[in-house]
Amino acid sequence: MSDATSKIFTAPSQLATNAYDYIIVGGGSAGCVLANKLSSNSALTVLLIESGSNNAGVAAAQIPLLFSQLFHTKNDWDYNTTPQDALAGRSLYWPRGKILGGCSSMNAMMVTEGAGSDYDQWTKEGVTGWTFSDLKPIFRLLEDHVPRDSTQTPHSARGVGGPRSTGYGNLSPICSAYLQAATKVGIKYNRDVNTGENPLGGTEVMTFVSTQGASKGQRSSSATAFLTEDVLRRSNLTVLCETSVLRVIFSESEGSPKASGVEVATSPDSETFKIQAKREIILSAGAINTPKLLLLSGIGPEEDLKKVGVPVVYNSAVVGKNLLDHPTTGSITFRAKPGATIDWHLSQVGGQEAAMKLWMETGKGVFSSNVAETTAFFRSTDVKEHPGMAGKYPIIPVDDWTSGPTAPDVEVIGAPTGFIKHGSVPVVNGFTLFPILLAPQSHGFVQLKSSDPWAAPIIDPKTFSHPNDVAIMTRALRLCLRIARCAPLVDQLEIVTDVDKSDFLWLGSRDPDLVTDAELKEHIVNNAETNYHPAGTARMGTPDTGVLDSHLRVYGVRGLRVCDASALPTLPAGHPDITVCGIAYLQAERMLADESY
Ligand SMILES: Cc1cc2nc3c(=O)[nH]c(=O)nc-3n(C[C@H](O)[C@H](O)[C@H](O)COP(=O)(O)OP(=O)(O)OC[C@H]3O[C@@H](n4cnc5c(N)ncnc54)[C@H](O)[C@@H]3O)c2cc1C
Repeated sequence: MSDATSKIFTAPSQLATNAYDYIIVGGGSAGCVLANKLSSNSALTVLLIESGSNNAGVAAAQIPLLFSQLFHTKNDWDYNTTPQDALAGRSLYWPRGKILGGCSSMNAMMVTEGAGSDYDQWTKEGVTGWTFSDLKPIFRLLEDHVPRDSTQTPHSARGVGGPRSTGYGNLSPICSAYLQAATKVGIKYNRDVNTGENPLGGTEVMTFVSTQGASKGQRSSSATAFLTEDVLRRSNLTVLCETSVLRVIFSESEGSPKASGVEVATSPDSETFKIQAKREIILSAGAINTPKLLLLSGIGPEEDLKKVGVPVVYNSAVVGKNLLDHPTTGSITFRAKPGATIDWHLSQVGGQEAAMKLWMETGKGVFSSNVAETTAFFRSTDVKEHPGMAGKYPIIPVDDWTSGPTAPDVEVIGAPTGFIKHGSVPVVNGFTLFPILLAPQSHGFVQLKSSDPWAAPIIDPKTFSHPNDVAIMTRALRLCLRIARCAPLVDQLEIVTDVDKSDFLWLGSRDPDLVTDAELKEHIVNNAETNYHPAGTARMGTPDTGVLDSHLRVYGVRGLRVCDASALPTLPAGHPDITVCGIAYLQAERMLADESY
């Protein structure tokens, strides 16, 4: 263990003091950024508390291809939703990172900023200071970009020298074939969807995978980027892992209640400790655990708090409401021709060993794959020319809920492997199309089940409960079936025709002209899952609509902020890691520049 990582403590009894200027709760995407930035001022003492373990040495958090091996392990909160009415009563598995780096240590490493209008629309809701022009320069500061080659965006248009590596990892030929096939149904190729101006089109996925230096081929998470050895050596920064914050403590004083400390413990049976915050507490525990902590601390809808016997500190009607997510319809799986996919290569004798050797020596090859190697962003309203059965199934009408004319409402990942039920179903030689809804109207909630801080909360996302969400994805599914029948992708697939509905190849086997809308909807009901982007549960807004003001301060109390995916009023049309990190970075800059901010 190096000097720096030995500074990561694993029990509150090991701490030298029990008072810090800032206490950050949760060392995930946002928490690691905040810890880095705030402790860059040596006059401030900062404590970062994380429930999970140190990320160092966790292979599945390091090797891109293996991210789903973290699911259902001790590094996963392993949440489940309530039975979903619109999905035949199925409960959905919701993985969440419980490890330094949080979800950025377990995610699929896709870098997508969404459309500029996704951020700009927040101003209409009374949220100021978070437009795309505020955040775009921060996104560039965060990244250290390495283009794949001269056909990719030049260095100058992206960020260079920032803490988080962005670049292009493994690209399987079958995924390139997918992007070419997508152009045949009108989805243009876009070499860089991360400019804010034009996020539409098919593209090789930019990833948070390092492509140079000693860490080449490895995941670049918020922990590896922001809690480097140099940062961990700072005497004013303390990182406490394997310790959970149970609630925020408020002091009785004049005016509104003041958040003065946190109660922590390492397990349900262990002793509890109180740690004092001299300035502020910042909750960065993620979109499920942040509202849970607010509720456990007495901030939330009065009626809900009373039901579970939590004394009310501030009656805030919106805490835990507005649970947003980007759901997927579930995979469309195809059988590929031998040799075309990652799982075929790994299934060959000696295949795994050879691939691992390549990855260790060069950082390249299939172990550097983030699975989601290519993707296509489009607007369902642009899909006008593909009715089913020569017009018998006309294009379903949909409402446009996007933030503006360049914002997509659908994304379809093309992956060179099977990815069924979160990667838990073994597939040999599978190719996956993975459709994701980016502008969902179905909103749910997070609520306490009991006042026990160790109990999982109630998570009810109401996935696909809004008919427009189903209509958009029914269109998207038919389009996916068409793409799969276009060259050159179709040449790499073995499309079967006679499989049973219970077979995972069934939907892919259906002819886009003959499959009925009812069958497409049935696929959604039986296969929809989360695409892992919960947000909005402690959203910024006005005192009526939000939990937080535009400075991320919790309404009704003092000394308490929230900075993580919960704070987003709506989800940008992409994958939220970079957005969350950008918000944390800018928030910390503002706090460092102005003490009264
Ligand atoms: C499987 C998966 C794939 C994804 N793929 C992508 C992708 O490819 N690209 C992308 O941009 N986004 C992706 N996401 C989403 C993205 O990673 C998250 O939106 C983002 O990381 C959320 O950041 P956060 O800071 O809000 O929360 P998190 O990163 O979840 O951090 C919260 C941290 O708080 C800790 N914590 C919680 N409760 C407590 C407590 N009581 N006390 C102490 N610590 C606590 C947690 O253990 C965790 O470390 C994915 C997510 C998952 C799960």
